[in-house]
Amino acid sequence: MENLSELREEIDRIDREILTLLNRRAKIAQKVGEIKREKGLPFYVPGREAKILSKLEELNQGPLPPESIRAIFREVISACRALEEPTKVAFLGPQATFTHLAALKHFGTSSDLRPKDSIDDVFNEVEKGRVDYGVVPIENSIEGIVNYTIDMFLETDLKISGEVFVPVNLHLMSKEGSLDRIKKVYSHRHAIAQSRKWLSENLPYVEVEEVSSTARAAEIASREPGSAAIASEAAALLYDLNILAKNIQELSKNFTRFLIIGKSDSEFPSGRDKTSVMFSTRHEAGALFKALQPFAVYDVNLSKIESRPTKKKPWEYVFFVDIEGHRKEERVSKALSELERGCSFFKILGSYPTGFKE
Ligand SMILES: O=C(O)C(=O)C[C@]1(C(=O)O)C=C[C@@H](O)C=C1
Repeated sequence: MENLSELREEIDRIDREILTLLNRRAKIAQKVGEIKREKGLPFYVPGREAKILSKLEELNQGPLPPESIRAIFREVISACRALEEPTKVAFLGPQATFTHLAALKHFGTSSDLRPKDSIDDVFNEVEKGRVDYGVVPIENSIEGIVNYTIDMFLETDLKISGEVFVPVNLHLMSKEGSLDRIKKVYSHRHAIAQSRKWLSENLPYVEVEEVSSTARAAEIASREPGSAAIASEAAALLYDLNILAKNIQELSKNFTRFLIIGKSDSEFPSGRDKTSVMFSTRHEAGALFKALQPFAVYDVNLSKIESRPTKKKPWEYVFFVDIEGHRKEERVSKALSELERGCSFFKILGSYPTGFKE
């Protein structure tokens, strides 16, 4: 058997090699950054980043699992991008919300992440150019769509340049050391709904109060004796709370999907893309059926359809559709042109790399 100190020396040698290589990579990224600055090109290129990650995943022989490879290289790219120009990102705050986790997962820790009080504020910051991108929740696998976000696309011209899935693992946390000391529980409406069964079995007589976010609940629990919050592990760390019960949500596979919004979408296909569009049909029989027919004709898979009132005329709707593929792929572009011809209103919200569910 090999000896422990020899193995550690070997690790030290490898780390030095990795360090040299990382800095070589960073210097090249700086040169790329200079060219981009000269030509006025965007520093953040989501399609290129997604392609790098999927290529590495393909090459990976293990034992590191693909999700570790993605997490490591996301950070490497984030650090290189920050040397070119730190990416400014507004997210629905406060710190330690699931949206904050989504922003970190997508842009990495070397980005300039700024918490905002509302979804409205996030859209505003991006529109006014005070940040480069925004991160907002769009749907939860149990609770469904976030209407507020979807409606914002009716009011602004912002585009979607990415999506992120974050697993929602909810924990009960408190300054107290045991469940029998808990008199009140705080959390966000969705988190309470998802933990209802656990609460009725374990804390049936305890008062439950809704607050604006899971992170805000954790902040309250950090200063109110006898209280607890349902929130993420990141919130427990930030507010120094004890986790009294782990994974109290009803389904173990619960994800929230977030969108990355910006002034443009992800222009270059990554090979694993999605496109979001919104449209209204004319008021006639079979209009929606006819509108969607081009997707079947050109073999474009529709992954989601959602309808929302236009808020202009009662009973008039706008449809939000997600399809597989990039708008620059021929069959997608043909299907979209045909859809547009049959619509009274049509807008491409953007093409972007498909997010990973992990
Ligand atoms: O290829 C580029 O355009 C780069 O700027 C390099 C790099 C990277 O580190 O790989 C960094 C930022 C971009 O979003 C994409 C990739």
